[in-house]
Amino acid sequence: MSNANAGNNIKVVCRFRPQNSREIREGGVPIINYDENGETCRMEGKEFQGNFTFDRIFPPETTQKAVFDESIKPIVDEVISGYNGTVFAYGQTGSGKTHTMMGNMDDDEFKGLIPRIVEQIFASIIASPSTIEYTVKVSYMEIYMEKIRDLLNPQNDNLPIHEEKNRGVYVKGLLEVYVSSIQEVYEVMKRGGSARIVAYTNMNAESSRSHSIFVITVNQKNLTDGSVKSGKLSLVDLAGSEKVGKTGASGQTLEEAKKINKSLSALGMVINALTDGKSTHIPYRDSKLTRILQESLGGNSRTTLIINSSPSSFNEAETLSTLRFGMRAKSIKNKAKVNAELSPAELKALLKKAKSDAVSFQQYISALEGEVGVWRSGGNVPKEKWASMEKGSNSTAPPTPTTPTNPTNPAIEAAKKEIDSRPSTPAPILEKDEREEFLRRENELTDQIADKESILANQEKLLLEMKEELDSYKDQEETITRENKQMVTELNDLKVQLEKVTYDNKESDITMDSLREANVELTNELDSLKRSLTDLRAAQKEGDKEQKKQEKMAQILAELDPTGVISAKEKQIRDTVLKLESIDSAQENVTINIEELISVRHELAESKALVSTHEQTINELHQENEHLTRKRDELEYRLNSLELEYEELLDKTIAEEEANNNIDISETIAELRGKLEAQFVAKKEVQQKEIDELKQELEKKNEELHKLNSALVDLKKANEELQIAINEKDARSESHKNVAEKEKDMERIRKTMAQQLADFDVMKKALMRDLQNRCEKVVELEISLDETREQYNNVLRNNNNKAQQKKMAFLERNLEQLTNVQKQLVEQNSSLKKEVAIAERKLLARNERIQALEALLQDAQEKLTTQNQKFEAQLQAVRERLEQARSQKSINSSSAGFNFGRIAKPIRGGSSNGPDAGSPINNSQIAQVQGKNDRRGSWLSGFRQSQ
Ligand SMILES: Nc1ncnc2c1ncn2[C@@H]1O[C@H](COP(=O)(O)OP(=O)(O)OP(=O)(O)O)[C@@H](O)[C@H]1O
Repeated sequence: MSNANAGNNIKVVCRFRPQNSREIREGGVPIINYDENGETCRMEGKEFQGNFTFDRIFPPETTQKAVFDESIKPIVDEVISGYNGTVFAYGQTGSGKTHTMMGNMDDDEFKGLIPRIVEQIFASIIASPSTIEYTVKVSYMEIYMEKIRDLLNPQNDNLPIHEEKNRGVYVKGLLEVYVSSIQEVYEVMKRGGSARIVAYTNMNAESSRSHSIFVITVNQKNLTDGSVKSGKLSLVDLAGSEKVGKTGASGQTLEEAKKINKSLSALGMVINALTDGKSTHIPYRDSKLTRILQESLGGNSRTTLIINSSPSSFNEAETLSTLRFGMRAKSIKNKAKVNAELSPAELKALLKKAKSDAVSFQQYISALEGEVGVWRSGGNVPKEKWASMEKGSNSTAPPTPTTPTNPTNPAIEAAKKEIDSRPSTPAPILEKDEREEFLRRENELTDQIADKESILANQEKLLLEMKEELDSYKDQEETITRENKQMVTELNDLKVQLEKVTYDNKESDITMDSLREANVELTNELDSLKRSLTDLRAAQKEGDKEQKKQEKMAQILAELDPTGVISAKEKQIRDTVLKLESIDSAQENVTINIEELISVRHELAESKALVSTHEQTINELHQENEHLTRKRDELEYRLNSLELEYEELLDKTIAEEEANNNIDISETIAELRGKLEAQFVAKKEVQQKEIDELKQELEKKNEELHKLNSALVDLKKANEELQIAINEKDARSESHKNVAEKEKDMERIRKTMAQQLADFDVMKKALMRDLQNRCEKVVELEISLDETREQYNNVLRNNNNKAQQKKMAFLERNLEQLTNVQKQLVEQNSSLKKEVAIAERKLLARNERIQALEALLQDAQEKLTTQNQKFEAQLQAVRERLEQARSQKSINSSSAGFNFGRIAKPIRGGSSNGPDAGSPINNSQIAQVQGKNDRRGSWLSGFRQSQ
């Protein structure tokens, strides 16, 4: 292997993007001024003002093509020439790293550096002579949370870093895909890009949370001399170097940010150590990023660092730190060399040279040994005779010992250079074998660490899964317990409710019984009251009636015979009859004057006429009585109808009152009162009329009676006169001649008189009876009239006494309500009984459900325990299987995902044999790349618009 070492600084270019909408919104203004030379810019910030000089500065309006042409294009040629190359993009989040590196692959104008590099590589291959055969392979990885993840085989998410003497630092197990066309590379890039981890931050909606490294390795073989060269280009898109606060990162993103910052600060430390000129230790191993980029930083690589910045005052601090980082990196010196294997001719020449070198070394060694022998034997060798390489084998004198730190032998020099060409692991100076051994051991240990880390990650994952499962079980258990508790509570509630219902039921029973009793008592009381009322009324009526009747009778009788004329007359007549009888008994001593007899007869006739007149009067009275009876009947009938009307009216009023509780009672009362008063006045008028008529009749009767009385007085007078005449007749009786005849006549008269008297007596008795009856009837009529009046008064009173009426109505309503309450209670009781039955049934059902649930719970718990045990037992087996499956899957998927990638596809230089022979790489070809990469396209268009 030949080395073509050349010390060269890292090339640092700086690209500013335009201000984005957020910066404009926040009032940011551009604070960068660009020098015309394209290498210097001046920052006019609040905190800092000063110049920065880089290899190239790209202002915001610079196109993707310009950035490529002026900064990266040369590196591609170098890679084709067999150099290692690295392109970094560094900057705060949202500063345009991904835009610069990847851009929009499907857009000719906006595609980034990587697509252009790929095109350039293939273009260079096509342009090279056909004697050179190329193989191109690509790999794509990301470092996320200090773990290397293969983006082309994302299951491999913790790959170890190895270091070997010949290969240098590399990622073990990273999938390398052979590609033979731009399309294939694009496909790989898209595939890998879609697997990248991005997240939303305040600064960038699709912020790359990882450092991504896309590696293109170009191997070439010169078919004429058999020499081989290989160039490797690493394209690194770093994660944002921002302040956590500004990005708004939190949680997982915050943890990420810390780790990203760790890698970036390690990168800073490495750059510091490489550039301060004093550090003997370069801390490559402090992070995976610096370890992988070991050869790009101070090693065998042509390195270009693109620092992306914002020109806005809003991001002044970040821009300043980015620019300072770039300035420091600028002074790093790399020692790039061509990775070439010599052709056989070159090797033969080298062998020849090595052989001659070996001879001269042999001679030198023997000269040195001779000199050592002299020194050891206590001799002294003069300085001019000391053995040296220049003297070579010609020198006979013992060679002069040389210091190991200053070797002059070119072979040793070459060997040392080879080792030094790579940035060595910081360690005490070791023997070559020891170093190799250590590297080997380190690699083994790294593998083990990676394995352990993977196992740990798997275990953590499993643990997490198990925790989740456990949590879900716990949740289930909690839910079941909660349900159980709820059910128990419900059950208790139901029990309480049941007890309450039972208690209420009992209480209602008791209340019902008491109400029933009260009802019965009230009914009895009401009955007794009614009875007593009726009794009282009857008693009062009867008593009043009797009393009134008697009084009235006495009055009437007194009115009929106020002076006792009739009785006196009767008595007189009786006396006369008795006298006549006594005269009869005295027989012969009595002589009756005929004239006197005639007058007596005349008087008798008169008496008869009087009697007949009385009879007539009595008949008239009878008729009148009948008339009165009829009237009374009529009155009774009207009274009854009035009562009925009143009752109806009362009922109606109560009903109305009940129905319209809201109607003003006073109005109803007034209305009712008005009606009743009108009715009463009408009836009273009728009654009054009738009473007046009756009074008139009574007056008439009184007049008639008066007449009768006067007639009786006349009769009395006549009787007196008769008495006088009889007395006179007694005095003259002795002088009468025909006593016998007289006696006979007298006897006849006496008999007739007695007969007439008896008749009169009977008639009188009958008349008296009749009169008494009539009087009784009149009295009764009067009483009934009074009663009617009283009833009217009562009606009036009742009407007036609304309170009493209301009370009655209230009592009736109460009674009704009580009956209703009783009914309701009965209904309630029955419904309660039904509810109790339902509740009991529900309770039973719930009990059953609870029991079933408890059984289920127990089952579940038992199952959980057995499952846990089983799970523990199966865990190991599952892990093993998982591992197996993963490795199998990774093999399958890598072969399935990139069926074109596992086999090397040699590409010949020249247009006839190239990967896209006859189809130079052009835009239309690129446009054929499957699938549109719209990543950030929308932002981009918005961005362009905002510009
Ligand atoms: N020079 C530019 N011209 C036009 N648009 C740009 C430029 N640089 C960046 N952008 C736009 O700014 C947005 C953010 O850019 P980008 O994603 O490249 O930032 P980033 O540095 O990769 O961020 P992160 O570190 O979060 O991944 C993108 O939408 C991109 O299109």
